[in-house]
Amino acid sequence: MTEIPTILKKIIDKKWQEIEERQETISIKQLEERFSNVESPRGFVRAIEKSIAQGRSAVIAEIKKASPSKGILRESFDPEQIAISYEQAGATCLSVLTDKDFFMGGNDYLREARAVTKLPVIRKDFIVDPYQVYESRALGADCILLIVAVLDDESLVNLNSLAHELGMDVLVEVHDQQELTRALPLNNRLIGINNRNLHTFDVSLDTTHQLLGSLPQDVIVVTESGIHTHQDVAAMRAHHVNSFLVGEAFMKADNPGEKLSELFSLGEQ
Ligand SMILES: O=P(O)(O)OC[C@@H](O)[C@@H](O)c1c[nH]c2ccccc12
Repeated sequence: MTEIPTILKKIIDKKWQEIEERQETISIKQLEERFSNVESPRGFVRAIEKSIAQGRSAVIAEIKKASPSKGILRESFDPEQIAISYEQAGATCLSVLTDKDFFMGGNDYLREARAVTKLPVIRKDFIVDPYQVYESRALGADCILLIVAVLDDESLVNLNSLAHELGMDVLVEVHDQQELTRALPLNNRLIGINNRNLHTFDVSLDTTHQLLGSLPQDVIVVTESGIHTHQDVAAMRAHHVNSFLVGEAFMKADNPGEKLSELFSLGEQ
């Protein structure tokens, strides 16, 4: 983890506080008791594999109201309506921001979005402690995000194993060669390459292109952030990157689902 007091550091400091507070309200044991009340995970990786096998782009369509770099992205924010419009436009999965303090997200948004579609959902948050993995499962998340930049090797391995034990998939996110080298020993099927540098917020799609050569054949690459145009999509597909995590471009559009159709032309499945 970085020593530099970037926004990322601020987010993580706040996250530890949040975890402490939540643990005082609901214990891990109580979270486990909730597992039986939520549907079993929907197979996030499986859905992506299926789309790719059909020769389609696998779009993980994101539901986020705001971001620290861009502020409020969408004033009229109805997670259920957005989720439905994404599903109709042919999204493969949903991504829901659950961080309150920096992204104006919430756990309820994940529950609501998941309840109105059949799509697998990734919980988008800053996961640093096992408590949050239990919480994710209790919420009904099908997949969690693990950001290599904020985890040491031991936590990365432990959180990854715990998520799998609880039946969820994991999207491990990297931004550079060094992080990728730490992610590969996990042997996960999915690796996310974030085109946004979480320390500076600079976005460059070259990040994905540069790291591609270091990935084994059997890994499915998800290119994350900064996808806005047909050309962006085409340039990725030309390099056999067929999985996309897109937020801002959809959130800023009047109709997020329509924007998805326009960028990816997937049609209703
Ligand atoms: O809105 P964009 O540029 O399309 O990016 C989506 C997604 O990649 C981004 O929200 C994201 C990627 N990794 C994260 C980690 C935490 C919070 C957010 C993210």
